[in-house]
Amino acid sequence: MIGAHDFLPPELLGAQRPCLLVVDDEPLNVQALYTVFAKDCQVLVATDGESALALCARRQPDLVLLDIGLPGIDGFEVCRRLQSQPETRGIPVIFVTARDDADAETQGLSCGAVDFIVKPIHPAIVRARVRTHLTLKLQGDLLRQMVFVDGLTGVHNRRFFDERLDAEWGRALRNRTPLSLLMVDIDHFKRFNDQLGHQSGDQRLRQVAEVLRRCIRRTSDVVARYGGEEFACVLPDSEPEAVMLLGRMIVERVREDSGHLDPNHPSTVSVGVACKPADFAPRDGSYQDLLALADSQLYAAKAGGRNTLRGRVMGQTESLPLPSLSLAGG
Ligand SMILES: Nc1nc2c(ncn2[C@@H]2O[C@H](COP(=O)(O)OP(=O)(O)OP(=O)(O)O)[C@@H](O)[C@H]2O)c(=O)[nH]1
Repeated sequence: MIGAHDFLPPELLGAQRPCLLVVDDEPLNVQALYTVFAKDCQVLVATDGESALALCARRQPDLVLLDIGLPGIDGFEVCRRLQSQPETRGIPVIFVTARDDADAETQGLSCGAVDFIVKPIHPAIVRARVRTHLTLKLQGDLLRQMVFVDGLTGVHNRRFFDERLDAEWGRALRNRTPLSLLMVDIDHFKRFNDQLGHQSGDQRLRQVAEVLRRCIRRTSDVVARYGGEEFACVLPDSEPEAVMLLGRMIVERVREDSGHLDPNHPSTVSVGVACKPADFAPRDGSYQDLLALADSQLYAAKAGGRNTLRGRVMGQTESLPLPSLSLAGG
């Protein structure tokens, strides 16, 4: 018997088996593909194009085996729509179809499919082709992980943050929506490291990252390690009052959680908040100005005694009011 590790290189396999989506309205075809892959992959099934799209958006399979003739929208259209959405664009599609003409194959490949298989299927050939494309997909995922994720804390890294801030700034100007930044810096971290050692310092960095991940949960938000003991968060579509509340919650939660984990050595953070208002004109500043404002607010929080936050809106001189503890859930 061939095991999952014989199907794909073990270094590409995470805790879960790769996920395949089979899209076909003919139960016998679904059964045939299910039998080929059930042992090595988690196999999802959709019998029409609309539910295939919904499943892809929700479950993000690693590969789609897609019939062309389907009830409702056809396979070509499904493939096109998958390609048009950023969150599903990276899912490879293989057409598995009874159409064996060059036109269909040309159309399928030009819609963005990575391969084209004609039914009736030959199990060993389908397995080999799926293995090739799953390997490429999982290698790509791993590479993205290495390029954009901070190895110590598991949140995004500075490179990812810079790219997303640039993109979100452009989007917020075009759509005339607010955009906010949070800079979060652990207080007296040098002292913590000196007293308890670098390994404890690393552990504390992971704990703070975890608090940020739990507090900042919208899919459009970005939590990143900006440098040493400093984190930065991009919050699209967020009003200043809500971001100040979030900042306050982070200050409280870090102190409480770190105190729980090590009552003798709780940590605190200082937070700088900067907001671009919805009606901000492009000529009035850049995302570098937003970053500089968040940084200056972080500096003000440090100067104000640490374990606190400061915030300002671009183009305004007065500071944002500090939200009360009860509102922040502390
Ligand atoms: N353990 C650990 N420490 C780090 C890491 N990156 C940076 N640091 C430490 O973080 C400390 C930052 O010190 P400072 O910049 O002086 O700031 P601070 O002591 O936190 O003081 P304030 O920010 O003013 O409250 C330094 O001792 C760095 O060595 C890391 O990846 N792991």
